[in-house]
Amino acid sequence: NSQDRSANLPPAPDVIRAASAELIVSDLAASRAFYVDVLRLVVTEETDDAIYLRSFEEYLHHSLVLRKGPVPACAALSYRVRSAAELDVAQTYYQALGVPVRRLSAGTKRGIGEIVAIEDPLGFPVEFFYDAEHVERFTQRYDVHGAGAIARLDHFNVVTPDIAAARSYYEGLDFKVSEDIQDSDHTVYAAWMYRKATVHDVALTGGDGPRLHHIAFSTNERHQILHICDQLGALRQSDKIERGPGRHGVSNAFYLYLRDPDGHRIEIYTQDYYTGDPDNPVITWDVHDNQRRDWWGTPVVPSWYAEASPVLNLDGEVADIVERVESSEAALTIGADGFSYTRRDDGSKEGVKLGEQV
Ligand SMILES: O=C1C=CC(S(=O)(=O)O)=CC1(O)O
Ligand SMILES: [Fe+2]
Repeated sequence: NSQDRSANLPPAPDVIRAASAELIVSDLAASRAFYVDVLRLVVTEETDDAIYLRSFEEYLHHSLVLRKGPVPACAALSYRVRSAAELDVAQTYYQALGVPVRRLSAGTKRGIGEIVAIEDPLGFPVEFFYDAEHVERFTQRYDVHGAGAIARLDHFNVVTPDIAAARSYYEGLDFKVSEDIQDSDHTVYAAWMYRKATVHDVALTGGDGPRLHHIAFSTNERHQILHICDQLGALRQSDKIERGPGRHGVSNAFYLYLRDPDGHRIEIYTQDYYTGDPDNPVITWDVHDNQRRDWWGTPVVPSWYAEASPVLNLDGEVADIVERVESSEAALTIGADGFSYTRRDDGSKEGVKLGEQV
């Protein structure tokens, strides 16, 4: 089991937070129009083939790299570790795990120091870094924020076939579970895990993977999310809105899911909760509870379950997909009236609210 396995492993790196991501995009100008003109992320630096963006509270060089390439995909999910010394720990740990590991010298990625780049046991391209160029923190630059100000990168959501194995891997990195979704047979459909004291740095979504489900940025207030919706309406780009706005059951966050010009999913998210005490209670949701993914019972659109971005390996090739063996949440709850409930045992017609069409 994971205790036995971890007993024979060297120490794991001390991860502080999900810090940045790199997405391959087919049209840099179109992506720039979405992430800069609409979402108002700050351009730290840009070259002919890449744009380095940051959210307003970020003082490290970037929160997101958009890199021009032929196949839209996720090229890296980057975690910051607590010190430069943790890079040696990471290199030793992942070499012991027997996965591909590369040590990249400082400056290989603009604004970032040395990087330990791996293909993690779930098949994702993950980077660990500490040193990074400090740039102006725009926390109080209200002169440039705009009404939809995005404060920080909050989490990665990854699609992976075996949630129990993924949970065990992340527990090996001392991530804790805040919430999960199970059925009465204890099949796990999704789990949320954290290092920073919020609901998650990484969400594990059961499905064929490795694929990136989304990257989430947080705002400080709900009205900023509503402004982004109104702004997209005014730009006649409401088709960028895939799901929401709404209130999550899991995490309690107010949410909006957008699809960028290449179909990469971006969540804008606010008001989850503090998880920093050692005895933070885990919340387990029933996969048939119709308020688990939307607290108001609004249906989850099928594309939200079905679609996700491919990921690249360390050689820049698209990673092979492994099919999920256990049952699919979408198959259980989409269009399956009567299999979901709003009130579990009150004898009323157990089912979803009137008008559910999916
Ligand atoms: O960040 C998240 C928090 C909650 C949810 S859910 O749809 O409420 O399960 C999805 C999510 O993983 O994007
Ligand atoms: Fe999310």
